[in-house]
Amino acid sequence: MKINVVAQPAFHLPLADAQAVALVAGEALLREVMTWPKPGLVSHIDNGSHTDMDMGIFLKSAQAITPFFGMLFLAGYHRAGLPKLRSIGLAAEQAMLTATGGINTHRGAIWGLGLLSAAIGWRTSQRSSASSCDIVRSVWGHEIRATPNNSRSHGGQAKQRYGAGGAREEAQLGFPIIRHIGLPALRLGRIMRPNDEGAARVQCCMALIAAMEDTNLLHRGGPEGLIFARRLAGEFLMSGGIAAPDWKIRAASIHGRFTEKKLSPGGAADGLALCLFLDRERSLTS
Ligand SMILES: CC(C)(COP(=O)(O)OP(=O)(O)OC[C@H]1O[C@@H](n2cnc3c(N)ncnc32)[C@H](O)[C@@H]1O)[C@@H](O)C(=O)NCCC(=O)NCCS
Ligand SMILES: Nc1ncnc2c1ncn2[C@@H]1O[C@H](COP(=O)(O)OP(=O)(O)OP(=O)(O)O)[C@@H](O)[C@H]1O
Repeated sequence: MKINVVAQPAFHLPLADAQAVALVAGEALLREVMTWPKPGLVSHIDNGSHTDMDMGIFLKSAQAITPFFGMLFLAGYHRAGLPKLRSIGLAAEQAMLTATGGINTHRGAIWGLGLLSAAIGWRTSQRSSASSCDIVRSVWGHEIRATPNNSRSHGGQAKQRYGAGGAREEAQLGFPIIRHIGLPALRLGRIMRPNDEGAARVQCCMALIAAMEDTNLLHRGGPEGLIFARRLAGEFLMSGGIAAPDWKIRAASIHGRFTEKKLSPGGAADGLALCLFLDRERSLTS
């Protein structure tokens, strides 16, 4: 049988856009880990509260998962439902675990950056002007809400024990803390210290810690750990944040206090990467 190729519907693959989104997501992950001092978190300077990971592992992990953000963009472009996004997200998690020898470096980041990449794909094909955060809420929010809680994950256990919404709730609501707290803090930080992008990223990270119900903090330190972390980050911001002349000494001291207590605000670290991604999203597609 002869196929009339011209009569076949074209299957459009916007590969250049997918590549651009993947690169911006990958860069956001690199900038996040290259930020110091982030309380209790891994960076190029030290490993904070972590004994099982260092920056080298984060770099390997970021490299392994970056292509998946392009795939998620394409899935969103073709209006995939959550089950399809989930299968790509789980494949990305598997690539992360292979690259790190089984260590969870970027599960939360795959989730947040993955949904936002899919949303930018959806926006491109639908010629929508909505923000990627609103698209995640309106297109996949119901499906996210209907997904059963994972009682084996640390976040799932924090939800069961303390009722914390965690990464899933943040996504289903359209990332309110990222949009309304993290991103403005990053941009204010740039005004406070125009020549110090690293300082602006610390300001953003502290604002996220002060505002979030971070399930990593709940898992490692219980409600006391979460309250302690939010208080210290809040005090840092209330006494001038990075505008204060001694901001770096104070942030490093907070980093030390988190490390002594083995607290790690992984949700805020992921949130910083999401803010860095959203900060550049308008340069991608609209
Ligand atoms: C929803 C996810 C993050 C699992 O969440 P859960 O709370 O059950 O597990 P876990 O403790 O392993 O991971 C939570 C991650 O979220 C981050 N986090 C913690 N608290 C918060 C918060 N308040 N807000 C945002 N992120 C947070 C942490 O860094 C942590 O890494 C996700 O891994 C998942 O379900 N993946 C399945 C694949 C999928 O559906 N993908 C879809 C598109 S990529
Ligand atoms: N720079 C960073 N330093 C530490 N954690 C980070 C960083 N960036 C992101 N994270 C997030 O923190 C999570 C890892 O934190 P943690 O090791 O506490 O989680 P866990 O694997 O659930 O638990 P545990 O190691 O306590 O058994 C990762 O899922 C990742 O999303």
